[in-house]
Amino acid sequence: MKITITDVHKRYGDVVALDGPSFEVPSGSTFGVLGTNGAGKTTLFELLVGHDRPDAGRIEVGGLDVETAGHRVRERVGFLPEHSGFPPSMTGREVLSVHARIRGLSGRTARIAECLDLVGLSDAADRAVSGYSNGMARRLGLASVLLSRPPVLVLDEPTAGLDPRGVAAFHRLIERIDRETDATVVISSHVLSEIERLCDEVAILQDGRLRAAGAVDELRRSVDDHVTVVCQPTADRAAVLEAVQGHGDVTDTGDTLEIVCDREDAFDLVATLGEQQHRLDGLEVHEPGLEAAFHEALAAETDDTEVPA
Ligand SMILES: Nc1ncnc2c1ncn2[C@@H]1O[C@H](COP(=O)(O)OP(=O)(O)OP(=O)(O)O)[C@@H](O)[C@H]1O
Repeated sequence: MKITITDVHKRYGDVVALDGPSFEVPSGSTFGVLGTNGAGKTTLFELLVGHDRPDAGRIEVGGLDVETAGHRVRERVGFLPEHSGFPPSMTGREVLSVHARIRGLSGRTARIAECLDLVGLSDAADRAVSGYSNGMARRLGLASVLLSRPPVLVLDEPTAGLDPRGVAAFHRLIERIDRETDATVVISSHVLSEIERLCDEVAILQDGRLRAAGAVDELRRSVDDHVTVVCQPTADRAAVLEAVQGHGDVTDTGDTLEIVCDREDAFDLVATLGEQQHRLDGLEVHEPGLEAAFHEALAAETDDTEVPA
C-alpha cells in the first residue's frame, strides 16, 4: 500500500517540526526515515498514523487522506511508537488478548498464538510482562501491531535501547515480515547500517526538511561510485601485487591487498586475477556505505545556510 507525503508542514509554537517534505513510500517496500535528533521523524509518524494533524500539506495511505479518512487509515496502519508500555502484571498473551478485543478481531486465540510465535515469544507468553527484557517488550509491541495484519507498519526507532542480540533478533523479524507479507514497512532509526540492511529506499530529514530521498543503492552511488576489492594472495604475492597495479589505489595491509577502483575497473581487475590464475584465499567486494550519502545530504544544508564572507 503506497504512502504519499506532500508538502507537509507542522509547527509546535515557534518550533518548525516539519517544513514541507514530499516523498513517496512505494507499496510493499521497507522504507527508512533517517535524520538527526529533532529532524521531525516522530512528528511525521504521528501525522502519518493520524495522532495529530498537519498545519498544511497532505498525507495519503493507499489513496486515503489521513485527515479526512482518519478512521479507515488507522485500520490500515500498525504503529509501534518509540516508547510503549504494558501493564506490568499482565502476561504477554493477556496484553495481546486485550489488543485483539479492542480491534474486534475474530479467531483471536489462534492469531495471538501465531503472532507470539512470529516474534519468538511463545515460550514467554504466560510470564508477566514485568519480567520481560527491553527486547522482549519491543517484540511484544510488534506482535500487538501485527495482530490485525495491517498492510502498513510504522516503526519508530524499533531497536533503540536493545542490546546487539536483541537488535539482531529484531532485524531477522523485520526481514521475515518483508519476505512473508506484502506489508509496507516504514522504519525510523539513527543506525545507518540498520537502515542499509533492512530498507530498499530512504528519506533523509534535517530540521523538518527533506534532504534526500530514493533507493539506497542510488543514493550511495550518487556520492561515491567506487568499490573496494579486497583479495588475499596465498602465494606469489609479488605477482598478484603487480597484476593489481594500475587498477586503482592499492593498499597492501600485509595480509590483504585492498584496491579502491571504479565499478567498471573492478570487472577488469577480477578478470585479470582470474586469467592469471592467482591463488587467492579470499576475494571480497565492498561497496561504499550509506553513511557518505547521509553526511553529504546534511552537508548540503550547511552549505545553503552559510553566510558569504
Ligand atoms: N509536542 C511537541 N511540542 C513541542 N515541540 C515538539 C513536540 N514534538 C516535537 N517537537 C519538536 O519538533 C522537532 C522535531 O521533533 P521530532 O520528535 O519529530 O524529531 P525526531 O526526528 O523524531 O527526533 P529524535 O531522533 O530525537 O527522536 C524538535 O525540535 C522537537 O523538539
